[in-house]
Amino acid sequence: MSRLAPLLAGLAILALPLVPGVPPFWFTLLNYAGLAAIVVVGLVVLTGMANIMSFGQGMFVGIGAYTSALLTLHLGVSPWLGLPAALAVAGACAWVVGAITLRLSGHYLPLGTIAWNISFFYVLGNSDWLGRYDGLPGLPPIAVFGTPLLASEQVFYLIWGCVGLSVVLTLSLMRSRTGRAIRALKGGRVAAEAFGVDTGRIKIVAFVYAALLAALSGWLYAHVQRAINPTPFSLNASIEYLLMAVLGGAGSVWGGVFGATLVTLLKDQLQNVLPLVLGAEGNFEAIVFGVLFVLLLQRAPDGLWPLLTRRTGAPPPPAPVAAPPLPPRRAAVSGPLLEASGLRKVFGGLVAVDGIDFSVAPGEVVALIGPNGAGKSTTFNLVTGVARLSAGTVRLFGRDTSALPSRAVARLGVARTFQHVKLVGTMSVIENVALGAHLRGSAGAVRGALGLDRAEEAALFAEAQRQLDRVGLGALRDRPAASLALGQQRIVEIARALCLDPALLLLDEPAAGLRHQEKAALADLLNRLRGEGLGILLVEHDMDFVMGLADRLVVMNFGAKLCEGPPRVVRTNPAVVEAYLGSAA
Ligand SMILES: Nc1ncnc2c1ncn2[C@@H]1O[C@H](COP(=O)(O)OP(=O)(O)OP(=O)(O)O)[C@@H](O)[C@H]1O
Repeated sequence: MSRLAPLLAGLAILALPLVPGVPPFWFTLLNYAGLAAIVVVGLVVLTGMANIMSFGQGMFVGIGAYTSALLTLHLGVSPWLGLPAALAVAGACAWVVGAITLRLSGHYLPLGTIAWNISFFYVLGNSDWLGRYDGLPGLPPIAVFGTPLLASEQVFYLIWGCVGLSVVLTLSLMRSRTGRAIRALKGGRVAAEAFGVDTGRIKIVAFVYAALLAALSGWLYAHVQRAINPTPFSLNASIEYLLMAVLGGAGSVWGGVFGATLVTLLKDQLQNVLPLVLGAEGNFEAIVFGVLFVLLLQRAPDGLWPLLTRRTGAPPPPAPVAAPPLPPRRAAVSGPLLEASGLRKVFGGLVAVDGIDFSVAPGEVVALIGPNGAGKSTTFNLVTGVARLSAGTVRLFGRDTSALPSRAVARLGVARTFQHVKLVGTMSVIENVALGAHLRGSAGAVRGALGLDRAEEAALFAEAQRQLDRVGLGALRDRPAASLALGQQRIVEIARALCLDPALLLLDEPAAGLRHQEKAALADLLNRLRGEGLGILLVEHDMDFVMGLADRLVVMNFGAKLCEGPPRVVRTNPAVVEAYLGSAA
């Protein structure tokens, strides 16, 4: 399906009122679909992009609806003034709820959102000032140029205009620096933090954004229905929003709109048809949806939209454009880049790293080698702030960084790759690389959503392209990262690390999975980087690669340092030959 398809579908919907004889009920139904679509677009950001499963969107719809309802009823203000209030209250509540709940992980996070939604429902139902379960009737309609929008056909354009606005803002946000940081959460917290993303904060940004869209839908609902009660904001409604997102395709904004429309229309049709087929009244559509959901999860876990359009749903990366180079981050460093002294890490009863000392100077390649389980990757994690030290000190660029989190270490000019590649498979290669330049940009969510970040984005992507070309993978820029061979993914990680403009580069098994020529090209690149004054610390099992490249080797065994020295000395050390090289040969 072409990229024009969503546009054509949108135009078809907008042209509907011009078709004579369309029953008003169809507008009512499409209005409900549009109201749901706005919420689901936010849920796509939260669930599909940020990997945060929320069963609580109904609550934010309700907060938007009740805020505007109370203001318009009690203060007599226009619904248009109710809108900013609804957004402000929902945004503030989402910030507080998010700050508390997003600390939870695994199953506890969705359970937390369920708890919030249930509590909210009972607060609404038991509060006199909120009308208890009867709710608040008599809300004023939204008026445009003095004309109140009362009929379904009249609010149709307003609702679908808001759907369009939500889609445009969300696509723009997802393409931006903040959007990349949100989508990077899918690759795991550790990789995102390693490039300076404050993952705790970015999760809250995604949570608040989804809540704002939910509140917009709630505001529209309140003044279109002109009466509200707790039922449309219950846990059931939240589950239905999630069903719409998953059914349409939680990884795609258009999938969310499609899912919301499909479920709303299907639900209505099933409510008509099922009693005729089964000969009884009842909530049978819930059973049909349950079965459909299970089948879908088995057959099309990414939802129907990618199945229909053969697209991943991720926004395409921008086309290459010329942009001035980013200013360098690196200041000239004298003295050692890294000084590790007495590093120790204990996991329960296991001493993984036991009193290791070493250093890396500018323009030096130091290799950590040793048998499997010797503690090399753990040492990397200690140096980069991913793991907390049990004892010892890490000094980077002369500063004690032992207690710094990894995003602060990245900010100092330390970039790394991972033993187990941590790219976002659904993101294009160039977007993954551009994440490495996160700290070299400054645009936030608002600038991103409004598209006011284009010049900065062009510069970040030009830098990402430069680094991709440097490692020889420039031609693969638009491919989804997951479609690359593992060896190529490792090289993409190096390009991402170089995008940070580091002074110290840590490479965890960079040559694993590379062919002979690719290893030679990698060695050539690392030699050039050394020539530029970069310090490189690498963990590698390929001894030919290491011996030909490293200035100094640090050999580890059972967490402790076995010996240290230039390759020719280490190679002939009897203890090293016995513990590692002998068996590796
Ligand atoms: N998070 C953790 N919890 C418990 N034990 C851990 C953890 N991480 C590493 N270990 C243990 O610490 C020891 C050192 O592991 P590490 O991954 O650092 O070794 P390595 O030298 O990098 O090995 P390899 O070459 O196989 O990657 C191993 O025994 C490992 O099982």
